[in-house]
Amino acid sequence: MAGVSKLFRTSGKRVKPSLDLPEGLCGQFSLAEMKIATNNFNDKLLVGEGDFGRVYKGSIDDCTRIVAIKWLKFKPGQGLVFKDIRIKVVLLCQLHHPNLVPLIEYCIAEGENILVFEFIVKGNLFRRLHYTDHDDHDRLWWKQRLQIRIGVALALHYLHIAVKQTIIHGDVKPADILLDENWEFKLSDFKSSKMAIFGALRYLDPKYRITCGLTDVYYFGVALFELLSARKAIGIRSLKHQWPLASWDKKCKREETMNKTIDLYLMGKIASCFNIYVDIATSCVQNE
Ligand SMILES: Nc1ncnc2c1ncn2[C@@H]1O[C@H](COP(=O)(O)OP(=O)(O)OP(=O)(O)O)[C@@H](O)[C@H]1O
Repeated sequence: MAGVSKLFRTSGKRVKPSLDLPEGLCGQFSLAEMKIATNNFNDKLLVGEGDFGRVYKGSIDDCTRIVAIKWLKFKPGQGLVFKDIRIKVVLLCQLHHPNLVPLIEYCIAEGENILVFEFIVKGNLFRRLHYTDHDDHDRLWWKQRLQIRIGVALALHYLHIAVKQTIIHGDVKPADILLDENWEFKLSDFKSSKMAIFGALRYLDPKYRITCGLTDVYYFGVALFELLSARKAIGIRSLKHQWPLASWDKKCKREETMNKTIDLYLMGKIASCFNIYVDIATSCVQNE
């Protein structure tokens, strides 16, 4: 397991905010503090890497708090502008929902953009579904999968409806679904509208190209199928036989062979809600 670096606020003084945010909305770390927290962005503390940067495990507040430090790195063409990161920080720090990973502070300094989130200890759902060994202890029971499904739906409902500005998460996929020590799930950081189009293409709603609108609903449906089948969204057989998981499951549904698609570990263990689950997942990936 990656070690944790320590961050001590020696002066006790807060850094002058570089974003023009409403008073008291969100605090800011200096780059020096971030370097201490991550032992100078040490690879040993690297937790994961996405299209938009790297996530490190660090420690703040005299080593009393472990955090996930997301060091944003943008490739040419991804075009993050200052306004984007400001919008993102403003939105993130106003979100309060048990199924969303909370932003703690940010750091924008010397050309670097860093977001500091609560650290979610049990890792992401993608890893849990596809890379666990065959130890039953690590497997997700059906009830846990139902809870995850409900949690994702509640988090999306909150983002879509319950906050002032509707927020499209833009990348609802198992790698963004994190599990905490109580097996509760939290949806990680959304992509801002500018970033959303760079979300994982295999989860991208085909309608997007036509309507230029992203729908989290389609992503949610694909994630539900992945949760049910423990198969990756794109088949892992030869290229010739690859097809999107959602279409494949739609085909199975049509042919009433859905039970052949489920994770072998769940065989004989699904006590309730199977039909409703499949109906919801299928509705989410409808073309109309
Ligand atoms: N708050 C967190 N706590 C613990 N681990 C996290 C946290 N946030 C992210 N991670 C881990 O870091 C990995 C990389 O996260 P990140 O959000 O940068 O990329 P991604 O969503 O996996 O990929 P992409 O951004 O390309 O869609 C995640 O898969 C997750 O395992």
